[in-house]
Amino acid sequence: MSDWPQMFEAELLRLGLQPRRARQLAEETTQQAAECAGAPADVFGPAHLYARHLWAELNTPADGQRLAPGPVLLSLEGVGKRYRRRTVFRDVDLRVRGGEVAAIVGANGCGKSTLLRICAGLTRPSAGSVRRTRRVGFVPQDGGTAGWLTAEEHFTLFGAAAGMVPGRARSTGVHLATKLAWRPSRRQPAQQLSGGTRQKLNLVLGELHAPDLLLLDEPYQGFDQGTYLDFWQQVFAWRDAGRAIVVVTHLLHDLQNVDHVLDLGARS
Ligand SMILES: Nc1ncnc2c1ncn2[C@@H]1O[C@H](COP(=O)(O)OP(=O)(O)OP(=O)(O)O)[C@@H](O)[C@H]1O
Repeated sequence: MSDWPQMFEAELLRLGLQPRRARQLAEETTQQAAECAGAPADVFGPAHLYARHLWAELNTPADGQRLAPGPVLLSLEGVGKRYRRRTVFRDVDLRVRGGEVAAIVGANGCGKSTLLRICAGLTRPSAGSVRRTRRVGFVPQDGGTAGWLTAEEHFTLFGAAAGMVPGRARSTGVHLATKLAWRPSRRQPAQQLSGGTRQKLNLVLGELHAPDLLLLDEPYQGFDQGTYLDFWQQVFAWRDAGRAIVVVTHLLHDLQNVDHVLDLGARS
């Protein structure tokens, strides 16, 4: 029997967690690994790193205790986009601070995805200026995954691009997946995942390197109702941890708790 749970618990104690809570987390984590049919070290990576990851998460503010907004992490001023002679939108201003959520809404074709790609630095604006923090996570509407790679291989590959060692990338990926009620299989390639689960993989990849600014393009397509609610809980947890989030959506009932609503359709 591996001493992973003991090392995990010892690291949590060393970080200052209450003994009972540390024991409980060690048991829960061992149970989660068993449900993924793997040893904890394979599923979550090195015990001390995973303990630190959980510790950081436990120390983010609880629901309902919103921090004052932080620094501006995304700023658009007078942004416009034309394709040849066709103006898609013009004069868009948006400022999003750490601890805030913005929604971009509007009818099909009004330019929501184009604007989000401009926010990410993937498409050039025709006019205006964009300033953003360096640590950006972008979750596209579709695509973004390689069909023949498993979820864990995606975690390792995307993690490596962000300078993460493989064990850390895998443990972070598996941990983020469990928050979306998904236990990644170790053998199933992405092309065999359902559409909703592939979208969860996309979301986890966007968050893997702990970006300050998350840009999400209708990321919940194919989610069932429970997962949809988990997704919004996750958005508000990111917000409460001081991140800035921009979500493209066409579902107006998403909007009651967001800080900024940019209606591109109303502008054209
Ligand atoms: N690379 C491109 N070249 C030319 N036109 C483009 C290009 N990309 C997008 N467009 C056009 O820009 C407009 C806005 O597209 P975009 O995908 O941003 O809209 P959207 O609001 O996200 O749409 P949807 O709600 O359907 O996802 C559309 O008319 C689209 O055809």
